Amino acid sequence: MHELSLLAPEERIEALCDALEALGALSISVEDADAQTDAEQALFGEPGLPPPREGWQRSRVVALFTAEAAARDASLLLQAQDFFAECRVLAMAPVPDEDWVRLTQSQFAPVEVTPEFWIVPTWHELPMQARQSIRLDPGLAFGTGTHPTTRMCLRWIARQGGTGAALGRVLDYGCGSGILAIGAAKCGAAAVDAVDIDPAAVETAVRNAQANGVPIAAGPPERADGVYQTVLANILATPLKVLAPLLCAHVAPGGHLVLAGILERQADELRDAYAPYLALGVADSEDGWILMTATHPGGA
Ligand SMILES: C[S@@+](CC[C@H](N)C(=O)[O-])C[C@H]1O[C@@H](n2cnc3c(N)ncnc32)[C@H](O)[C@@H]1O
Repeated sequence: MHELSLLAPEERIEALCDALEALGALSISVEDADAQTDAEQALFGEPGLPPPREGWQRSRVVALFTAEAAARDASLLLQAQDFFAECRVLAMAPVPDEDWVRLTQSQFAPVEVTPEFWIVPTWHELPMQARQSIRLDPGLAFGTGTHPTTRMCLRWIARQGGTGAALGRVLDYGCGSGILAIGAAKCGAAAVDAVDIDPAAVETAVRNAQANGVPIAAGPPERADGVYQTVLANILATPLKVLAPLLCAHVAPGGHLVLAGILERQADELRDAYAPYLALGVADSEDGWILMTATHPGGA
């Protein structure tokens, strides 16, 4: 493998990436050329929404080619194009052969939810103190337990399950890998429905549930049916606001709504969006993310 690194202004990134793809690049990444310096620029966007910008004012574009000759040809061809005028070749270098599977695996260690409840990749031994665990391999679907939003939901599930207060029938709305659904099933849920708009996530959730030996019923969002004692949704603030009436309608009298994917500064807008249905409060926080929960006022 050979890597070609280029410097490009924001307005040239799209043309450059299109050209690199046409020239056979296996992968292309765009980074802030000023990362880790005083000139570094923050660029935030929510998944599902168009990116706020194509890239940074000074972007480093790195393309991977199968061989040195392909990288060199691409470099020469690009330099002959008009749009390349404000761009520059930074470097061309071989990429050392690595055991990528091992390297990827080494980045995923067991994750502690509570001292007794762990998420453990299948290639790892269970930690001695783990009395309860979710065995999970990182796949394409979100939800390996390494993100604070997932961990906060699992902590809530473990706490709720541990108090003897029944999780009851559970809905995991936006299940990703199925990690919350599996956690709920392991913490005593009576039955678990897991839904996601992404069919690949649904497939992954089914596989992960089987691997953990717990029954969950997974499918598209229309599969959510009736009311649940516990409704979990770790998505993001914008879709959570849109989903407010739908999610609240699924909460049984006396039941719980648990929302994650919300930044601290978004607490008020979420509270306002849910106020017509349920009163949300902040129940947990980690690394700038918050967990918001509400209890349905009905029931015993
Ligand atoms: C941040 S991931 C959470 C995954 C997992 N539940 C967890 O806690 O780690 C959000 C998931 O919600 C799904 N999603 C996003 N918008 C949705 C919607 N409107 N309805 C259902 N699922 C949605 C995404 O496909 C994604 O798998």
